[in-house]
Amino acid sequence: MKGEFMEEAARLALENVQSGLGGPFGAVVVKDGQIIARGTNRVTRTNDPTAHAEVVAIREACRVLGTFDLSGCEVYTSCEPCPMCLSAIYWARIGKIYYGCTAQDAAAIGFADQFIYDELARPKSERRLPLEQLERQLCLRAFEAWEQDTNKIPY
Ligand SMILES: Nc1nc2[nH]cnc2c(=O)[nH]1
Repeated sequence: MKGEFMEEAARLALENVQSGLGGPFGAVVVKDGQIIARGTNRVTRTNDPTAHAEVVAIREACRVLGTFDLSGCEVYTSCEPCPMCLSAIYWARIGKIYYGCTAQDAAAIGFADQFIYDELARPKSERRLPLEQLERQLCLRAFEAWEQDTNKIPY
């Protein structure tokens, strides 16, 4: 089973390159031993830098199941998730990740996956991307409103 799910992720990745639709990445979301969603990288095709294979598969799984909570699901991805996809997987509450290539393999063909992991491991002040805090009190108003909202849907 596991091997077959990874074979499908790898097949999607290769097909995506051969069809010229995007980067060499494919992913599937599995629930109860069945593939419920597939994703391939669509960054260049859709002008969406967040359209990584894993994010595309998560969006599709959420659409199919009608929920933002993918507890009980697993993801099989042809390459170790980048930090954005890893975060999306955490946010979706997916329980396990199976991956094929590593972030270093992706770096070797020009993708920034490992660079971003390295950035995040540095103190904020030493990162390539500057972060500057502004207007905390002003922005906290929305958080206070959220805390008091009795109709909110927590996630
Ligand atoms: N895992 C993964 N890494 C990437 N790096 C650039 N695009 C992707 C993608 O779609 N998936």
